Amino acid sequence: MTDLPDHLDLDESDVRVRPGRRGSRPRTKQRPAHSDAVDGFVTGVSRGRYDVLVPPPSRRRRDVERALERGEGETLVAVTARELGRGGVVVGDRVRVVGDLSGGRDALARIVGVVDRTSTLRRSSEDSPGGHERVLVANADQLVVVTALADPAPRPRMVDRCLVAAYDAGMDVLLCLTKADLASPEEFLALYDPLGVPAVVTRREDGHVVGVDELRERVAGRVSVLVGHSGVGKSTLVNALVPDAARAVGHVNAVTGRGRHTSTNAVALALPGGGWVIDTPGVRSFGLAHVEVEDVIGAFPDLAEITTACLPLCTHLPASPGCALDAALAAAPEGERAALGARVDSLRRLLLSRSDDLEGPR
Ligand SMILES: Nc1nc2c(ncn2[C@@H]2O[C@H](COP(=O)(O)OP(=O)(O)OP(=O)(O)O)[C@@H](O)[C@H]2O)c(=O)[nH]1
Repeated sequence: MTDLPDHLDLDESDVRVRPGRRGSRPRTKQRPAHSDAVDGFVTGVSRGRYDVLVPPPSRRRRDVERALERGEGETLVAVTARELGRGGVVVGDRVRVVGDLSGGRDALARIVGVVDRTSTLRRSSEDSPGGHERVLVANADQLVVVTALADPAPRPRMVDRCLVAAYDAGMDVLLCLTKADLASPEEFLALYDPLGVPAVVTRREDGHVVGVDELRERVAGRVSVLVGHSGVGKSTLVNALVPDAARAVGHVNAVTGRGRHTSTNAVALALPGGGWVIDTPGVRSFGLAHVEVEDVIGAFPDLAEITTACLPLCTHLPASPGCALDAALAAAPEGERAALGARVDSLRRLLLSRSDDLEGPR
């Protein structure tokens, strides 16, 4: 009689997960149980079912990265192995899947592992400061904050909060100011100039949206999360960037978000030239109670350097006694004081938007 190796009897219930801040990586008692697992990219999550893009069979061993970056392959429906827990897999996650990979109507694949994340965009639950937080999107490298210059009026406070969330996640930020045909962008741009945040300005002209080309260049080949209030023109931009987005997500119209306004489920849409935009229909801002002061200051290396001279518990806010930022301002040469002052003010504005959350429910 031939002795079969034990590992052939293993399945995903044998996966051992080691959780951690930077995601979880599956540990199997004996790895060969999932030697047939293929790499995938999570594009959507709904009621415990995950849309997972897997490369075409010919590219599952080689060239996987390129296929997933370009959105090539087939989107499967998958569930997660029990050990991965609830909420353990989010849009943007790189996963390993096994099971029925045929993609047929009733086919169900199974996610057995999550690859270490390069970034996690998180939000605290807004009614429990300092409490529960959850990951919204994994592995994104850019947060595109979409805000209208008029109709609806811009909300710097919301933009500030998005910036803090992005810095916490280690993501780049891009401001996208829409509806410049209704109001000038100058004032708003000046507000963010000291922070060095890049901005793209779009406007409607003769029925077309001008400025989308620059946005397209800035999202090309990257994984960008789009966030913005209802009515700012986010859908218009997503439509321009991903012309067949509605088709790609089937019967649910992820572009307009119609019928899913109360949902905060993110949806990843492949850009025609490579890269992804992740639309976040119900996400308008971020609970920031989980964010550490250092994570915000870390995004401003010049100011971070100055704050090394502060007392250990310095909040760096305006009334903070002996804050080295104030000393640096007082000592700054006349010609540099205004620019440094603007930058310090901007940083303090961001720190304030975070400390608001620590004080109690809003
Ligand atoms: N004047 C002007 N109107 C615009 C511009 N971009 C979009 N709009 C209009 O603004 C309105 C809202 O645009 P949407 O793209 O639906 O905005 P949204 O942010 O996706 O809003 P929801 O669908 O409610 O989430 C629509 O009537 C658009 O035609 C622009 O650049 N200028």
